[in-house]
Amino acid sequence: RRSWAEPYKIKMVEPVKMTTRKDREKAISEAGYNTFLLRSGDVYIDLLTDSGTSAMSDRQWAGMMLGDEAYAGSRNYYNLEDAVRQFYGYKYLVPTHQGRAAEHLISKIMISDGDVIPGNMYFTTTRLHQELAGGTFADVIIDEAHDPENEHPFKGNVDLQKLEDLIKKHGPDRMPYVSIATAVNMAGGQPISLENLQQVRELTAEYDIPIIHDMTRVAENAYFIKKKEPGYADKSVAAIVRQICDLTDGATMSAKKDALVNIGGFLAVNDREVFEEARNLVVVYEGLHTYGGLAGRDMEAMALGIEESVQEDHIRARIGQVQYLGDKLIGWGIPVVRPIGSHGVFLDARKILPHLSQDQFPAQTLAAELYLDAGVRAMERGVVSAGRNTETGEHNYPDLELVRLTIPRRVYTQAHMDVVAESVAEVFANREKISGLNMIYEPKYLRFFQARFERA
Ligand SMILES: CC1=C(O)/C(=C\N=C(/Cc2ccccc2)C(=O)O)C(COP(=O)(O)O)=CN1
Repeated sequence: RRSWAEPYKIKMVEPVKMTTRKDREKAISEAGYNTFLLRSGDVYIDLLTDSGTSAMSDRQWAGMMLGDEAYAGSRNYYNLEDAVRQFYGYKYLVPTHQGRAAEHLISKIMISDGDVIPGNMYFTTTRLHQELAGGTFADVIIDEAHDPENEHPFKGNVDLQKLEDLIKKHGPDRMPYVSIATAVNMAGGQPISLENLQQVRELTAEYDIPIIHDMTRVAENAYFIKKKEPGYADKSVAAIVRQICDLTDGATMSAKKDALVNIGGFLAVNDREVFEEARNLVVVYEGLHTYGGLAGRDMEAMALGIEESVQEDHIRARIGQVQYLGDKLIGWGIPVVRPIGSHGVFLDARKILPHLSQDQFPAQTLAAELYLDAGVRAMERGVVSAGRNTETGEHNYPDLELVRLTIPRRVYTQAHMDVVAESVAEVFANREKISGLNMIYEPKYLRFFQARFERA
């Protein structure tokens, strides 16, 4: 098998600083051992998130010069509407500044006090907006998704029995929609199969319950279907993306991921009434309905990013780079979530630091130690991210206590991946010496963004 390289060449570079261990000790303690509070200038390889951090193409940058900054009716809005209709098939578009804004609108419109919203594992902003609208999230993902070592190829699948039991327990009237995420982020970027999505569609259709699709990483999910689901090897990623979307009634999108922009998102629905209410609400919270908090140039870049996101060479290289890092760590016996997911490699902090209880924040600790070793920034995806139970006030203790090495699209080279792998291996070799953290500041909402810690 011959080697292959990225399907692009670099036209512009952004120099990054190599820091010293001493610099990093100072930086991480000033950041309260929270990688979100580090300055990017103190980070060498930034794997905090794939959100908004991807490199745009020359066509997208050219598109930025075509921004029609009219207040109303911008050309770029109509180009974006065309792209959403062509590639995703949804009828009506409401642009928003990013994904959580779309989650805010759809939750406000479709959720009433006491409703239950089933979904394939929680996502932090999605669940919060469901709760703020008076709803309660209910996890219906298959049990395998909560086991980091289980090699189920489609861990994003819905457990149809769990879903049906919930429908029977609460009744369809208390279920405004089922929330289906493609390439489930908190499970480790794990795809849902088309077969399972079709079964979810059949079940919900019996009770006339709509499906709202969190399509933030839909192209990556489509790639896994093409590679792993029988019968799709000869289908294009673009065709599989359409097939996924056509099984749902609407979608929230953070275009900052798959759609390759630094800011942008949208709500797209097929129901005229939901659209009219969203179009009305968007002017209250985001901006006029033809820009939704974005500049015209951002919408142009998003329309072009949507088109690029489903190109075979691009998505193969993108997933290939994540697999490359994952395979390297697996080869060195480092515990990671398997199968390797779509947008990053998830370190199993519970297995790497078994001597730390979740009350000592193992994932938070591991992310800080990784930064200290060589300036690689990762994200905590464990008990800190899981937040507190709204009833008991106790920590939610998730089975998955992970550190996410999230790979931005078209930014880093294979050499960067090698440096990251060696840094993880170095921390892993010294894991017994790692002690835990105490949380010394805890904000009310989405605490992981701003919480501060000190060494226990
Ligand atoms: C599946 C999915 C996402 O992954 C997503 C954002 N992800 C992010 C950004 C983030 C958000 C919250 C906590 C930590 C990091 C990621 O680092 O993974 C959003 C919100 O989109 P938004 O950030 O544009 O508002 C909706 N759905």
